[in-house]
Amino acid sequence: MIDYRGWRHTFKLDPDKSIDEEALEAICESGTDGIIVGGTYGVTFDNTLELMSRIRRYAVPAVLEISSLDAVVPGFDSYLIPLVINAGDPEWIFTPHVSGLKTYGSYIHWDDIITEGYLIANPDAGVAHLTKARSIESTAEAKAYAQVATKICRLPIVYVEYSGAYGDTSIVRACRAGADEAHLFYGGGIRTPEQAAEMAAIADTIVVGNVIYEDLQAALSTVAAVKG
Ligand SMILES: CC(C)=CCC/C(C)=C/CC/C(C)=C/CC/C(C)=C/CC/C(C)=C/CC/C(C)=C/CC/C(C)=C/COP(=O)(O)OP(=O)(O)O
Ligand SMILES: O=P(O)(O)OC[C@@H](O)CO
Ligand SMILES: [Mg+2]
Repeated sequence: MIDYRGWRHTFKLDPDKSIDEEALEAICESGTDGIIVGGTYGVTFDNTLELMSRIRRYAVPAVLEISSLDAVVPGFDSYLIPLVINAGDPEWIFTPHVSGLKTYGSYIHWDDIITEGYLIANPDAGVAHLTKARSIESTAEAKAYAQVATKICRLPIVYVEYSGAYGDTSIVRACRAGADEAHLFYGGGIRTPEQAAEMAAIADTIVVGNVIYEDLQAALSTVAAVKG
């Protein structure tokens, strides 16, 4: 298993989006700690395999965040399995996981599996619509959700997901408090070194996604802000 606990910065690459070779090299050689491959929609076996094969030319660790059972591709260093702790649609809580275990049960190397307690905090994100995520009404509620993940479900990671929007630092701080010793990922809307540094001061690991496809130089500038 990769040791994500030492990760401070990651890039998330979406198999459903195109990235040219030069940009991919810049991302993989940027000094980031790891690449997460994942997305909410349009993730297929073929586009995931293609992206993984291209990332594999570089030494950077690569993990697959599984969002579709049709796109489980062998060859990643580890597999992140999200459990959406504020899913409003019960079908998203365990149904895909049961299907996954029925389909892949005997092929699973459990040492390569990392579970994430996913707290979806941006109601406008695609994943919020998909899972009918319950809105987070207060910092006390955010902290309680993080505690559900870590103290009740004993998950090793809390992932505060603001995908597409920069988060509310008071909510992220409340999750930090609730997560206690568990590892805290923050992702969403990071576009500047200042934002990267601000969220990295609260979370253990920050995740930078969409800006890669909109402003590559801005994306790259987030690495030094966290690791420089
Ligand atoms: C042969 C081999 C390699 C075997 C491996 C075995 C293995 C690992 C098997 C898996 C077993 C298993 C338990 C599988 C469960 C799979 C599954 C489908 C779980 C459901 C996960 C889930 C709740 C998904 C919902 C969506 C979600 C949380 C996605 C996370 C990623 C995310 C939010 C990305 C951001 O998306 P993006 O597209 O960037 O969004 P924006 O539009 O906002 O930018
Ligand atoms: O794409 P952005 O908004 O940077 O969010 C990163 C990541 O948390 C998405 O799952
Ligand atoms: Mg995205």
